[in-house]
Amino acid sequence: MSSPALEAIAALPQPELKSVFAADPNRLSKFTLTQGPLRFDWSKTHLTSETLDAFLELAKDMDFARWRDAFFAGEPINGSEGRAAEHPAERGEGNAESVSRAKMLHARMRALIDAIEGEALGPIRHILHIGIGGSALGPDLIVDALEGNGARYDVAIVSNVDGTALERAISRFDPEATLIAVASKTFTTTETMLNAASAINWLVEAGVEDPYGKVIALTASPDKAIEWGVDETRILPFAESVGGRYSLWSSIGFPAALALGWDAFESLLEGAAAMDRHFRLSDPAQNAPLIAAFVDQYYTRVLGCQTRALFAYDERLRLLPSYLQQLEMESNGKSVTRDGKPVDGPTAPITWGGVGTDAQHAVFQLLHQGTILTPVEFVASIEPGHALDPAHHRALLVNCFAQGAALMRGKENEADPARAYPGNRPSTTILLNDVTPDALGALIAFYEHRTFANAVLMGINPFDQFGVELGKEIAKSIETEGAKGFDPSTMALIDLALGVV
Ligand SMILES: O=P(O)(O)OC[C@H]1O[C@](O)(CO)[C@@H](O)[C@@H]1O
Repeated sequence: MSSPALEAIAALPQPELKSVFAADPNRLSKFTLTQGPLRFDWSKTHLTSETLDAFLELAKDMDFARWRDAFFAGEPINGSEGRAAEHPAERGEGNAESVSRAKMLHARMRALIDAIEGEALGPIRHILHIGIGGSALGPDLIVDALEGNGARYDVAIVSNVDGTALERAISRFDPEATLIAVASKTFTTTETMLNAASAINWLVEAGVEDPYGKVIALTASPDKAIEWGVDETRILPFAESVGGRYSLWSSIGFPAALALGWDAFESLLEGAAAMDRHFRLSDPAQNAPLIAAFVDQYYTRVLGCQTRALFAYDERLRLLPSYLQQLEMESNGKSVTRDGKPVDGPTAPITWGGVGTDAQHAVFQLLHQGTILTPVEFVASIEPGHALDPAHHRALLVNCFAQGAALMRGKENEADPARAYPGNRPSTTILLNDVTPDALGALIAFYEHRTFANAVLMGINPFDQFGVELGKEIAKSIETEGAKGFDPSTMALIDLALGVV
């Protein structure tokens, strides 16, 4: 850490979490914030009034307000790729022209959904959504979280190029009643195109009359989809300025809009739009994504924590950790600033996590007694996602709150150090009223803006992802040229295994 602002923050007194509430009777109200259906509680972190003020200064120094305005105005803030980052426009917020284009594309999506519901493509019961990364993780999260409210179709989201994934999905589907949604911003991603081709073969082999007639393309490259064989009327385009990992609000969200219904999809967008307005308009000291980014910066850049853990104490949000892994690590796992200079300290930590209470019986040992300090985030809902005995939800929430308290408090045991808990371990709690479409929209938009705020505070571009390209290039060269020219280890692996398949 060589930034003078961060060094100044590091020099501020660091409180012992055990005594923070005794030291400041107003701490809870100072470090909690309710925004729509979400309540954020940072009071069990090391944030103090002094560090908050210092971070507010850092935000000024890093021109946070100007970058935020440029982002919402649709300026090309993704400098390395020369384009804007316009996912808020999908929710109706931002540059007027982009908003009206997004609305027009949403209307097109809605019309196709109405046609499918009216059986224009025959009777459909199953949706096979094929995509990877941002073209899969978002829709998967939304459908999985909200399908309990009454999904009208059986949805399978297939991403892995490993044929086992596709085989498992299609084995439970009737080919005559399956709609295939091929989701790819570029419409060139190897995994997706191979899975899509195999899905078509499956329809052909099953004797489905017009296999391509069952395909919908969700893409920012409609020409490529046409070339591949999808009829123009079944292509749902979205704007190039919507990044892959930010695209669930666009036509990439099609399986969610179809399975959950248009009203639910719209309410997801509205929840996100409310968070957009909060992020854009509220004072920095009361701005949830920005404060969360301060906490992230404190642990990663000031204290050097290399990971952050997120536990969803709600089965409906079980896919949230893997969704956030892409959002946070693909956005902010960078080593250079916007100007291509080496960064002056660590950037994104490793995001990991799981669900409570399962994780308590697997990884919480390290969180309580291990040597690596890990800031923890709990996400829970006041309302349960089921109609079983309320004792289930009570036990879930009791455990969630107990873990936060235990991490903070710790417990001494002079007689037996193996049974002592150091405490002073930070956690944030995000409490939702319920896992409804609008609350989920607000939650995801909160994470997007927090990721952006972190990037601004570090001076990096969160909207490119060149780090994923080299592996793809090398895979292509192995496909075309085999083992030639590689190191002995890689050549031996290629010879041994690829000679067989
Ligand atoms: O939607 P596409 O173009 O198939 O890309 C899928 C994913 O691949 C990546 O480009 C990474 O390889 C992600 O950023 C993206 O979400």
